[in-house]
Amino acid sequence: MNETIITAEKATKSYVTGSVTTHALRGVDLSIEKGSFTCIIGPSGHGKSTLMHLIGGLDRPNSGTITVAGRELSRLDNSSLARLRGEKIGFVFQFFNLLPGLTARENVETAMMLSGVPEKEQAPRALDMLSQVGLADKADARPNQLSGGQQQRVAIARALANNPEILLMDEPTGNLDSAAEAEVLEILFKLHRQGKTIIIVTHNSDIAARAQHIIRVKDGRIAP
Ligand SMILES: Nc1ncnc2c1ncn2[C@@H]1O[C@H](COP(=O)(O)OP(=O)(O)OP(=O)(O)O)[C@@H](O)[C@H]1O
Repeated sequence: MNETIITAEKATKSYVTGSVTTHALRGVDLSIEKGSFTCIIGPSGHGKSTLMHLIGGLDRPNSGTITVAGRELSRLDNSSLARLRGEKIGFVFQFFNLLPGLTARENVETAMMLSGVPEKEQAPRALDMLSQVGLADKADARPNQLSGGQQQRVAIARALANNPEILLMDEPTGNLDSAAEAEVLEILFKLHRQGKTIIIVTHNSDIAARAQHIIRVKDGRIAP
């Protein structure tokens, strides 16, 4: 039997804005196998990003439980949760979120600083990560000197910096043209072959068609 790396049980999340309460997740149960390639799909505004934030420990549910790598997140205080995130999960977002004043290598190093990698190991490791995404020759370029696809590959290198088991991505190709998207996808499939657990929130049906598992979110619930 395959090992489960993430579970959600009866997870709910509501947002209160003024007098309006939005029930973004209304009771979600799921499990994701270690080493699997999963897409989370569904209509806009139905709770996909909220689900990603909960299973990534970026936000907490109002009720229910989330377990990541054997740790139930509600039992962790904020600093333990941040440590678990830093060790186990690499995040990639639609808009890259690179620091504009830093080079590609320095952007990758920022993730290592937070997790206490010794300073002299940071640069060689960042270069290794950049070469894994085919950007060894762009280590000294700043984000505005890189194409969108290259910027996203730097963001993937940064997400890999602490060798996480899980890569959690929100529309990682949503801002890319089809050639850049294909390059990023090849990297993600390579990482999957290397054993990473890949979870992608996407509207892109081509990506979903290539996933091993699909989680469909509708009206704050998992659709059958
Ligand atoms: N921080 C927030 N404060 C208030 N409401 C929020 C917040 N984040 C999300 N919502 C609401 O929760 C619901 C679910 O949003 P969510 O971002 O999870 O949807 P989504 O499926 O990821 O949408 P999209 O595909 O458009 O990104 C929406 O009605 C949204 O407006």
